This record gives sequence, C-alpha cells and structure tokens, in this order.
Amino acid sequence: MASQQFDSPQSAAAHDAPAGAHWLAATDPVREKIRAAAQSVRDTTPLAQSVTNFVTVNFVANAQLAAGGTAAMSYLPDDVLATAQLCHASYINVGTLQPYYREAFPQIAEGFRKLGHPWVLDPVAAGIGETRSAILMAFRDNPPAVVRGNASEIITLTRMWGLDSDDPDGADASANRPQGVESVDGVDAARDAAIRLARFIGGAVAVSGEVDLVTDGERVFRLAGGSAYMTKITGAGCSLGGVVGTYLAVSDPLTAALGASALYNVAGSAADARAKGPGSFQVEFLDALWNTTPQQIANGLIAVED
Ligand SMILES: Nc1ncnc2c1ncn2[C@@H]1O[C@H](COP(=O)(O)OP(=O)(O)OP(=O)(O)O)[C@@H](O)[C@H]1O
Ligand SMILES: Cc1ncsc1CCO
Ligand SMILES: [Mg+2]
Repeated sequence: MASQQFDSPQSAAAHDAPAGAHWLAATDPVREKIRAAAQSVRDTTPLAQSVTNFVTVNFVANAQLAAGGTAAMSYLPDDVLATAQLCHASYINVGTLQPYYREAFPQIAEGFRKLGHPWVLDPVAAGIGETRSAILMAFRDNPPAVVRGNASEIITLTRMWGLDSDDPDGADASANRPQGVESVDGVDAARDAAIRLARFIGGAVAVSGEVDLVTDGERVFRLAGGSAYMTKITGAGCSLGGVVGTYLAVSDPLTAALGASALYNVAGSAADARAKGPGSFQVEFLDALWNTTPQQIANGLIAVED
C-alpha cells in the first residue's frame, strides 16, 4: 500500500498540512516534549499495566515491548490495584467483556483515583450492549487521564457522559455507535466531542483514523502517516492504547497521546514500505516500533489547528 515517509518536520513542510492546520515548527516545545518522553521510555523501560481484550492482548504486550516499555496483563481488581502500585500508568480496554467486569471495572477505576494513578481508556465498541454502557458510564465518576478510540467511540462516549451540548441527557448515546469494533465516522466528525471530553477529564483525547486527532481540550493536533494495513490487522488501535499507557508512565497526558500516535504513524509508514500484506505488516510494524528513534518520533507529521 502506497505511503510516504518523511525524515524531518522540514520535509513535511513541503507537503500540504491537513485542512485548517499548519505543521508544527521544528522548534515547537511540543516536539521537544515528545522527544524527551520517547527518550525516557527508551532509558527507563517503564511498565504500563493493561486490562485488555482477549483478541489482541499478545499484540498489545509486544507493541509495548517494541516501543521500549514493558507489559503486565491483569484482570482481578486486587491484582490490578497491587500492580498499579508498581507502575506509573495503566490501560483499560473494554473490547471483550466478562460477567464480573461489570463490578470489577468500576472498582478498578475508583482504586486508580484513590491511588492518584493515571490510566488510559479505550472505549471499544462504546454504545453496544447494556453491560458495556454501564461500565463506561461508571468511569465518568473516576475518569482516565487519556481516552483513545476511533471516531465513533469518542462521539458515543462523549454523548453517553452528557457532554454533548445537543444532547445533554445522553439520551441518544447509541446514535453513532460503531459497527462492532470498527468506526462508522470520520475523525473530523469527532473533533468537537474530543475537545469536550478532554476538558471534562482534564487530560487528553486521541481519535485514530487516516489522520489522527489529539487534543487536550485547548489545542487540536492532527497527525498524518501510518498505513492502510493498520485497518487490516486486529489490534492497531488496542496496541496504540497500550503504548499511550507506556508514554503516560513517563509524561503528561497530552505528550503521551501525541508521542504514541506519532510513533505509530512513523513506524506504520516505515512498515508499509516493506510489507507484502497484513501478515508481514505486523512483523514489519513491530520491528519499526523498535527501530524508530526518539528524534524520528518528534519529527513526525504533526500539525496544529490554526
Ligand atoms: N487509513 C489509514 N491510514 C493510515 N493509518 C491509519 C489508517 N487507519 C488507521 N490508521 C492508524 O491505525 C492506528 C489504529 O487506528 P484505528 O482507527 O484503526 O483504531 P481502531 O479502530 O481502534 O483499531 P482496532 O479496533 O483494530 O484496535 C492508528 O495509529 C491510526 O493512525
Ligand atoms: C475484534 C475485536 N473484538 C472485540 S475487541 C477486538 C479487537 C479490536 O478492537
Ligand atoms: Mg479499537
């Protein structure tokens, strides 16, 4: 699948930035924060714990390792909260639910808040099923530092939490619900929802797609790159959530969301150039996560809205 690679933000300047945005200057402090976070991941191999779905759990762990961190998967509240005291960030992904999750996930989120432990939420398939909706509603009281999802998931969660101005009661939370785990909306459609959600949690929101959107509720960033193969393997988004957790262990929510998204775009483009199909893409992608340098991550195709 055709894609382009860029070596520096200067070369990015030769290409059109996403509509309504301009490429972040090479000297912008945001790029230095991303580089420092990536370097810190490489230097300290931080653990980010995951409570994640059973489809992609292995890929999440391998991506965290290839990005420079370490992985530990855990599912019972006492185990998760004990592990949270050994690491600086965690990741919750609601992709495959078990009966006990309905009680366990709210307990875990409350425990994280009491510990002051930052975490990343991937609201996979938000809007589907009463159990998933009850769990996602419970997180409103003990919110994550970062929400990472596809456009439909971000729109649905924002509406569910009553943050959508047009629908303050969240009465129509299933209106944009994803088709299973896939998005039915473009990233632009989730822009306002992402801003509202980021302001509510006091953290950052990352919306993935062909061009990603990351916001802290004030500035809105657009990140290009990646590969169409990322939609042909399972777990590109799930593992991105795990790697946001890895970065969150060493940095603030906005830097974590930007750094992990930039890494995925740079590594995805590099892997795209070498892959022959989805199978070899997964292998090439893990290698590219490992071989992408902090400076290359900071030099990614990152634009900010005008
Ligand atoms: N068409 C595309 N071109 C380039 N990169 C893409 C494209 N679609 C998605 N990506 C990248 O793939 C990664 C995962 O995003 P995606 O929106 O597919 O997540 P998701 O739907 O939650 O995935 P999954 O459910 O498979 O885990 C992100 O890094 C994103 O930038
Ligand atoms: C395919 C699938 N089903 C539940 S979670 C998951 C992984 C992608 O989100
Ligand atoms: Mg997903």
